[in-house]
Amino acid sequence: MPTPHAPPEPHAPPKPPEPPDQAVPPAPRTPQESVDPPRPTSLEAHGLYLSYDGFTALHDVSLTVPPAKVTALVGPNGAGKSSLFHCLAGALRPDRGRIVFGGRDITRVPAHARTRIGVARTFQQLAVFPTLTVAENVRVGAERGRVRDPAASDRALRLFELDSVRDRPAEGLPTGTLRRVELARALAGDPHVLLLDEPAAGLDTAEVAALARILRALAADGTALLVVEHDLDLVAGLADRVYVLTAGRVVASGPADQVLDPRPAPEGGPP
Ligand SMILES: Nc1ncnc2c1ncn2[C@@H]1O[C@H](COP(=O)(O)OP(=O)(O)OP(=O)(O)O)[C@@H](O)[C@H]1O
Repeated sequence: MPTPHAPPEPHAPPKPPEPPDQAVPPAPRTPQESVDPPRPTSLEAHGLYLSYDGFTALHDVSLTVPPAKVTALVGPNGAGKSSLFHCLAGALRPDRGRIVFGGRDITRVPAHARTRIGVARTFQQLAVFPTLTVAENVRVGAERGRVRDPAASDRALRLFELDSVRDRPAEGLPTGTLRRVELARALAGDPHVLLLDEPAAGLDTAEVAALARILRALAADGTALLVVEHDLDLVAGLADRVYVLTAGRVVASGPADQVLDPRPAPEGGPP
C-alpha cells in the first residue's frame, strides 16, 4: 500500500545535501536565473490513477501547473487533493499516468531528486527543524534546491519578513511565523515550481493577505505555483486557474470566477 513519505523528522538534524542525481539531468539553470524570468517550465499530470488497497483515490486525473500562474486545487475532504499533491511532489508514485516537468517524464523520479531539479514543496503539517535557527532552516532549503549562492537564503528571509527572527531557534515561534519559515525554505532553493499544501493554515487575516501578495509576486516573476487550499476566499483572490477534485476525479477546471460556486443571482434577476 503506498503511503506518503513522512515530512522531515522534526527533531532530526538536516541531512547534508545529496550528490547530484545522475539519472535526472537538472533543468538548465544558472545562479543568476532567479533574476531572469520567464522560466517556462510547466509541471503536468497526465491521466493519473492511484489506489490504496483497491480503493481508487485518483481516477484519470490530468492537470497543468504552468509558469507565471497560480493554480489552485480544491475539493471536499477525501477528494484526493493530498494524493494528487504527493504524486506531483514525488512522495507517491501513481499506478498509471505520467508526471511531466519541463517536457521530461519524471514519474519515477523520487521526491528528493524533484527538489533538486526545481520542484519544491511545503507540508500541510509544519516540518521545520525546531533546534535550528530560522536562517539555518532556510539554508537547508537552499542546499536541497542546488542553490549555492548564500544570498538566495537572505532574499527568501527578507521576502517573508523573517529578518528580525533569523537567529532565533524555530522552536517556540508562532505558527504563522513557522509557516513563513517553511515557505522561505522552499523558495530558497530557487524552484521553478512551488507546491504549497494549505499554506494559509494557521495564519491570521493579515498574514493571509501578506501571503497572497507574496505568492502573486512569485508568479509574476515566473514561478509556477500550485496551491491546495481550503480557504476559498484566498483561492478566489489568488488563483488564475482552479481545478475542482471530487471523489478522485477532476469535475471542473477554469478561471476562479467561473469555477468557484458563484453567489446565487438576486431574485427576479436574469436566470
Ligand atoms: N494511506 C492511505 N490508505 C488508504 N486510504 C487512503 C490513504 N490516504 C488517503 N486515503 C483515502 O483516499 C481518499 C483521498 O484522500 P486524500 O487525503 O488524498 O483526500 P484530500 O482531498 O486531501 O482530503 P483532505 O481535504 O481531508 O485532506 C480518501 O478517501 C482517503 O480516505
